[in-house]
Amino acid sequence: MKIALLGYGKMGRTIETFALGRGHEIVLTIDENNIDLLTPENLGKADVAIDFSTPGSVLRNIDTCFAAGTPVVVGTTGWYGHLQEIKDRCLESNNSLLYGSNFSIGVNLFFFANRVFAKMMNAYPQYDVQVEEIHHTQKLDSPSGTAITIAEEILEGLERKKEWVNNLVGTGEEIVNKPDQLLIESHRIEDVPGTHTVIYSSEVDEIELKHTAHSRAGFALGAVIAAEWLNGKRGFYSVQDIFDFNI
Ligand SMILES: NC(=O)C1=CN([C@@H]2O[C@H](COP(=O)(O)OP(=O)(O)OC[C@H]3O[C@@H](n4cnc5c(N)ncnc54)[C@H](OP(=O)(O)O)[C@@H]3O)[C@@H](O)[C@H]2O)C=CC1
Ligand SMILES: O=C(O)C1=N[C@H](C(=O)O)C[C@H](O)C1
Repeated sequence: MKIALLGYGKMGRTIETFALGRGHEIVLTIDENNIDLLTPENLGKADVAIDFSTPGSVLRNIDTCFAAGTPVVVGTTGWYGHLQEIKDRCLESNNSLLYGSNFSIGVNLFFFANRVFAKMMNAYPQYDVQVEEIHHTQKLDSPSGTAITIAEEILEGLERKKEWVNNLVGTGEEIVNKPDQLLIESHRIEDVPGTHTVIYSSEVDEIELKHTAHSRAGFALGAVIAAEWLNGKRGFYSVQDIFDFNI
């Protein structure tokens, strides 16, 4: 497969290594310094584009992929307020896009367990629940996209929580959440690739579901697998369409 990498930072470079290792070719790499190369004509040379760029650039990158008719895998987070609008445009123009807040198999297994747990916990009102995420200090968005997915799936399953709220710890602007609000606590610590925890606590005990990424390898391999899956398909997909964990 011929791949265009939109965003050539920590993730773009790791994805390149995995893509080459699986026999693919990188035909275009875009970062802030060569943005003039991001044209429909150049993108048309790729079978698929993979975007791990920034919340401020991802929408324009998606538009250019749509103009080129090039399927795009979007790993960038921090743009989900525009999800419905992008989905509509993708389907109207007969394009293809697959997005995911987290492409690692481990986190997708974690998502499944989180959905099951949230529903189970309707019967146990003595437990309160909280989400915690820890990432490196260069991260531009908070809460993390993964934490948003986790929180929204808890809201879908657990009737006593109505909306999520976020505290970026250390800003001095932390709020105290109401009982029907699901708190996502964000921490920024040097060099942490990504740790997510769901904590159910009662007066007598605590249950934690926790995923710790040891490196970016799982995200990068998952993104290449997603690009292989999307190649040749039309439509709007999420990473959860790739994994089938039904039990
Ligand atoms: N879904 C998932 O599994 C994962 C998602 N992510 C998400 O991926 C994104 C990237 O993360 P990461 O690689 O760590 O970030 P980096 O900051 O390391 O890399 C971002 C890259 O985007 C480039 N960039 C800036 N503006 C543009 C533009 N207009 N067009 C194309 N590229 C641009 C930067 O260029 P320059 O260096 O020149 O500034 C840089 O190369 C984040 O949103 C992060 O949350 C991260 C890990 C896993
Ligand atoms: O910015 C990161 O690094 C990561 N971002 C994603 C997110 O926002 O959830 C995924 C992963 O946790 C790493």
